[in-house]
Amino acid sequence: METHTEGTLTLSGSVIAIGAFDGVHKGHQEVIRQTVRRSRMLGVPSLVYTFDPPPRHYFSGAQILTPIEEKVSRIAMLGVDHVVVARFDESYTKRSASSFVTELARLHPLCIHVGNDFQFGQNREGNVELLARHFPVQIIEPVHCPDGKTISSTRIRHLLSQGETQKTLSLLGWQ
Ligand SMILES: Cc1cc2nc3c(=O)[nH]c(=O)nc-3n(C[C@H](O)[C@H](O)[C@H](O)COP(=O)(O)O)c2cc1C
Ligand SMILES: Nc1ncnc2c1ncn2[C@@H]1O[C@H](COP(=O)(O)OP(=O)(O)OP(=O)(O)O)[C@@H](O)[C@H]1O
Repeated sequence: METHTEGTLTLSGSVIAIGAFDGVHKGHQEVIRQTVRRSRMLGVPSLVYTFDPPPRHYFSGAQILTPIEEKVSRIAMLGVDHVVVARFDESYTKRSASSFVTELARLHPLCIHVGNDFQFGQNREGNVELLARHFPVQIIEPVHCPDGKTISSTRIRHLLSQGETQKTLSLLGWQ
């Protein structure tokens, strides 16, 4: 897998997943596996576009579940061809939604996989509707755990703070 910084890569076709992916938990794994599967079907490279640190850490100090090296190595294990790691700092957060769309356009995505609540750009001005005006977008159905709750990095951080190590490991799905 090749690792890139934001804005440095051009591709003539791709299938992309975008998100913080902190922990690369079972829900993230499903998103990324679907991305890899579709890219192989279409004969173009798969790409994960992620952020370091996770936006929720930058804005609210949330605990980081996987340092960037670990996150990139888990993404590589899922068979992804390219990862873009955007340095999430003050100047990055001030980028407009349209500047982000322009960067994605250089990757010529045949499909972008995101959750239905995906937002991007300064003050979260961009949403799935805007993204879908520019690119084909696939909305990912949420992956639940056996008790019916949606798996999320936030939930895993909460379980960790409660000392629920076994449950945490099972939602992360890497043991
Ligand atoms: C170019 C860019 C600028 C962003 N600026 C902000 C911002 O000003 N405020 C904010 O809360 N989130 C901002 N975000 C973060 C997004 O709201 C979101 O957390 C990120 O796209 C990751 O999606 P996910 O949380 O679904 O993984 C920005 C994202 C991008 C790509
Ligand atoms: N349980 C899940 N099932 C399917 N897709 C998911 C799941 N959790 C996250 N995703 C998707 O993975 C991508 C990255 O999500 P993100 O990094 O925001 O995860 P998260 O676990 O929801 O994080 P947080 O709790 O910090 O908001 C998004 O497109 C999101 O919709």
